[in-house]
Amino acid sequence: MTRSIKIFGTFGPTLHTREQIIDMIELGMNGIRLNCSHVSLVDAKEWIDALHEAMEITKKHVELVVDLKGPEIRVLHLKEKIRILPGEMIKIEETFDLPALVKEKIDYQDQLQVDDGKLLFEVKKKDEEGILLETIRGGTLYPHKSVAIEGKEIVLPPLCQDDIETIKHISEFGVEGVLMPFVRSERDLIDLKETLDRFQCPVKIYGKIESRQGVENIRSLLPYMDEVVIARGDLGNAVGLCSLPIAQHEIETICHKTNKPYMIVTQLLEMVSLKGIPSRAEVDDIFYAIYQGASSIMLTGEVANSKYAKEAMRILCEVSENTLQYKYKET
Ligand SMILES: Nc1ncnc2c1ncn2[C@@H]1O[C@H](COP(=O)(O)OP(=O)(O)O)[C@@H](O)[C@H]1O
Ligand SMILES: C=C(OP(=O)(O)O)C(=O)O
Repeated sequence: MTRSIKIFGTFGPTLHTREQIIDMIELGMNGIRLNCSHVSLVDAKEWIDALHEAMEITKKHVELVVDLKGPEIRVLHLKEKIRILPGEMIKIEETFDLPALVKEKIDYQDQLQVDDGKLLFEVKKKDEEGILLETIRGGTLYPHKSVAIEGKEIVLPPLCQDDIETIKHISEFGVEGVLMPFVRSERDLIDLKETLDRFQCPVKIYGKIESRQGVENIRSLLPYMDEVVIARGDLGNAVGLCSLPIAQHEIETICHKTNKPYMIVTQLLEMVSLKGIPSRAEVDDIFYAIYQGASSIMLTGEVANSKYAKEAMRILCEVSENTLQYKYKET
């Protein structure tokens, strides 16, 4: 049993300056993720320099991890956020675009989940003129958001060309871990390991479990990863929100039995982003995550893009500390 927990933040518009990073380190953040779906490692050089300066000033170490693009499917050709209202009709390639394979696979009446299902569209027409969607659940759509077709699996190679570029620069930027998105089979992780070895990058491998296949194959995947990431955003899309707690519990149980470290991520403190205070359910979620044995926990949008970024980290660190003190006083 570990008596400490790794607390990760995510780089983004509200977490990248030296001062912002120092604030987070002082609150207790000891890991940070760069999501390469939004920015390349090379383009994030200033942010990473700021991280190294912050470590130097605070004399504290922060583990830098990169989250690869992997086979994840995202919204294309959207430069700025847009507001989409329920009932609004959207023509693909006009308002935004989708990867070719998604356009090929999507059919009449399919449900298209965007941004982990925050926005939902139904296909009303697909013909030689294009694809027409009706907005079922509207909201603000930001660039590069995740896309999934309910009930359909779209198979892409595990690493894209941008991922190879990222891996080439890992050593030069002091990256210590790589998050592999949408791990489905051992082959995905073997490919990643071979690529890391080819560029002599002895980094930790974090496998993100965020598909049905990932959950089904979890036992055979474990030997190929150092830590499991229970990526509840996309996993919630894949298994359905009402089954997400069961999927999380299944993964946790296997990790406990095999002594495999695991991280819990996504919407830990979503209400803090919206209102500045957490819900009771959120602080409970963090307590149980840590009490039951998560080795790491990660904030995403709550710190990457929120006016309450510091508050979110403060709450996460305080609940974590309280939980660890309680847990080890008991034993
Ligand atoms: N490098 C970045 N540049 C701009 N915005 C970012 C960056 N990284 C993250 N964000 C923003 O922070 C939020 C949460 O980050 P993350 O969880 O990594 O993304 P996502 O939910 O799209 O997978 C998103 O709103 C995203 O737009
Ligand atoms: C952390 C997750 O991945 P991403 O930020 O790439 O959507 C997730 O799906 O929970």
